[in-house]
Amino acid sequence: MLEIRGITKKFGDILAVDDVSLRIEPGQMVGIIGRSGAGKSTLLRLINRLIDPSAGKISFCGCEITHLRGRELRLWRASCAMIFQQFNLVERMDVLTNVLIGRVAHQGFLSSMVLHFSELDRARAVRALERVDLLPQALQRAGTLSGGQQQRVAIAKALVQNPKILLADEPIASLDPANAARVMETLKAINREDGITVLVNLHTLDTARSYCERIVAMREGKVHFDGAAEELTQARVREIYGTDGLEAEVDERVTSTAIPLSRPRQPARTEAA
Ligand SMILES: Nc1ncnc2c1ncn2[C@@H]1O[C@H](COP(=O)(O)OP(=O)(O)OP(=O)(O)O)[C@@H](O)[C@H]1O
Repeated sequence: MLEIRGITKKFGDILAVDDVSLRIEPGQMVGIIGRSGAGKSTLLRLINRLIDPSAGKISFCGCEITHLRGRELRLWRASCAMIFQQFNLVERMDVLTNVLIGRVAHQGFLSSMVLHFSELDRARAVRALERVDLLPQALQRAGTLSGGQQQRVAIAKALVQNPKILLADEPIASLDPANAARVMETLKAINREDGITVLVNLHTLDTARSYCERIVAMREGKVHFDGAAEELTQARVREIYGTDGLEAEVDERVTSTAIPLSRPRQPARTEAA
């Protein structure tokens, strides 16, 4: 189980995540929603330890991860693989090599420097590409694929890390509806079939409702709602997204298909404070 206790992150004066506590059971698919700037992305980056908390603790299966360093930290990051809106692939490299890069955390320093991978790693990468229906594209340059295909390559790259948790930071924000649905179905299949816990930041509420059994809504850095999708009434939605002139819009958006409630993201940021 992933347990987050009183986690807080400040960037200078900005309180991005404010005393958040959550328990995520193994195998859950959790949609994280909220307005732009609510702290969704910061929360995922804290879990993955791309950034360090200002206060609070995170543990996984009883192991405290907030103080991990060196190889242990690399292995933790591999076991909670992260995918981003902008795919984070090396576009000039072929698809198979991009997927193999997911194995780097498990390798020795020298092998990873020269991108030397074992037969076993290659077999893993091939299986992961089969899983996301992209084996025929294995030798194609990643940059020549569609956005949806690139995101599925990123999912395959995450899978070869052998993750226990998959963190997806607005994975469909830059995709058209058909590609977005394919990516969400792929995440759902991995969650159901492999039992991998999935935490996904989404900027459309109905996507969260369709694919996630549990929804965590953030507002101003805090958890404002945590429950089953069916419990998320329109009144709660209005609270989550605020009522500053958005009521009519929100009512309409709750029943619509793909209208963003927070802005599409820029590429992953690095720590600034
Ligand atoms: N590296 C950083 N340096 C300074 N401030 C940051 C940094 N990362 C996030 N913030 C701030 O922290 C707050 C929460 O940002 P975060 O990206 O987590 O929100 P979000 O809910 O993911 O928003 P969006 O849906 O727009 O991506 C915002 O006010 C943001 O400007």
